[in-house]
Amino acid sequence: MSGIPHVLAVAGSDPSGGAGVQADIKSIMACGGYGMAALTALTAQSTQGVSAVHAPPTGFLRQQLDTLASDVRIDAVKIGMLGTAAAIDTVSAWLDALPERPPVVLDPVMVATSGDRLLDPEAERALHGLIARADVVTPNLPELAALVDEPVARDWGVALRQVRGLAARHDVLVLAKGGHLDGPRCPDALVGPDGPIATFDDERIPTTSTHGTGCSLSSALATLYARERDWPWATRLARAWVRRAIEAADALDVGRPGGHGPLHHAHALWSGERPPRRSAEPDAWWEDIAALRRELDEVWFVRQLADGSLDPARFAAYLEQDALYLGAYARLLERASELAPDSAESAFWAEAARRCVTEELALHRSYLAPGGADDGSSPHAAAPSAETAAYLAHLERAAQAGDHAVLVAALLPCFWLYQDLGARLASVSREGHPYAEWLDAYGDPGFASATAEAIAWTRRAARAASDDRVARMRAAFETSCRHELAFFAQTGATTP
Ligand SMILES: Nc1ncnc2c1ncn2[C@@H]1O[C@H](COP(=O)(O)OP(=O)(O)O)[C@@H](O)[C@H]1O
Ligand SMILES: Cc1ncc(COP(=O)(O)OP(=O)(O)O)c(N)n1
Repeated sequence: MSGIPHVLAVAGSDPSGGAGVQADIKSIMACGGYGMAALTALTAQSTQGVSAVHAPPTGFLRQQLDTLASDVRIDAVKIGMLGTAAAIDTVSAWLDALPERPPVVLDPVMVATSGDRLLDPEAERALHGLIARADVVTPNLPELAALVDEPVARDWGVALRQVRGLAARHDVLVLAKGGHLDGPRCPDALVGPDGPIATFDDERIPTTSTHGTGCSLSSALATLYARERDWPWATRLARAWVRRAIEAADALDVGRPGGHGPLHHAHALWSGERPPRRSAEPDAWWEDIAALRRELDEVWFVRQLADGSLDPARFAAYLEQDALYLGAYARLLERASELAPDSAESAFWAEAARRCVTEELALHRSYLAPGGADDGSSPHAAAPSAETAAYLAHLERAAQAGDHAVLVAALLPCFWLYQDLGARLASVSREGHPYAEWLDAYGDPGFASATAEAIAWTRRAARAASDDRVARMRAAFETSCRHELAFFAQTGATTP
């Protein structure tokens, strides 16, 4: 493959260019794909509404699809307006006949923003057969309600329940879209049979230029999935791109007042930006653990540490475990230093190991045994908890494998999560706070710059690594993040 995915839109025509295949082709191109289109229907349509629909014979639709597939590789399919049950069945049969089915995003178009019907009411049942052949379905709230045969959801909780029912019924991913909710927020969620796998929550953009948002989002999603091969990531990128296209819509002046104008599909292209891409490792891993980071903020221990109400005995228990952890962590940093590919990086990990013992362990000592010996030993002889032992075992395994890139990825969360959390905790530090010295240490600019350097070395390792090794780095990073969460949660497992 050339790197430019071939994306086919199977959809109707909107001569005003805001929705339908016109929006699909613009979106596919803007998101870095080569756009193709097989027409299911012609509409007479403007920003004010739809005045007529003409559906060509389904035999002709099938001929378009077969002719194309016999020549061109298809990397993803976006399906939009189908109009009739016969067109739905035609597309289903064509998908079944393909030797290998490409990823399919189905936008089950039923009614336009203007309120005009774009699918025969009796065809709604036939849609279920096509949904079962799709990878992701993107109904808006009225479409979702029709598909689950319930009233239109007016709050997000009801929408999520409906979406999960649809996902479970057909074993597909369903993108719940909040565009039709009232209120200042515009949430979306990618939901599978077991519940949400990615959630998004942004402010609603105050505009009437929302004609074709669903078409544009689903085409962007198909294109970005064909490139990134990851549904949550493709959804994140597609949503971000659509939002900016809505924000930029006022630069266009299409249609008379009172209608719904189009999005500005070329907003980024015309300012010279490249199509949306997933950020490079390890930044992408960091974005992937956003939910875990939010969970960390909610851990009972962290909240009480921040507000100063934490029982000193519990803090001491945490410090004992942390001291044990840091003693071992310092040795693993030394191992990273030995494995580093050059002297500059080697010096960084060696210095990090030294600081771990002389500064961080010394701070523990000052809390646990004020005035005690400063000989680098662990300040307390507690036994490691199950959580501490599990975390260290994971790091030891990474070190023993002798793969420098995987080891530094496993070591990184201890820098990054602490620095990130520490920056927030430092902002609540004040004179008289019982844990001020602790909070200040993790908000220390020196620790922030060491964290930035650890990220940079890991980034360099990831750039040089094969896909397989990057996957192992990512797994090591994520596992360490889960251990970090368990480590914090252990002291707060039972609330007083
Ligand atoms: N006013 C708005 N501000 C921000 N995002 C919006 C707005 N309207 C729609 N969206 C987003 O556009 C996408 C399409 O949503 P929606 O309008 O519900 O679908 P449809 O166009 O199929 O009716 C979703 O990601 C939704 O969150
Ligand atoms: C030809 C055609 N296809 C689909 C739609 C509906 O577009 P959608 O993106 O769902 O956006 P709204 O128009 O509902 O905002 C259409 N109008 N025409």
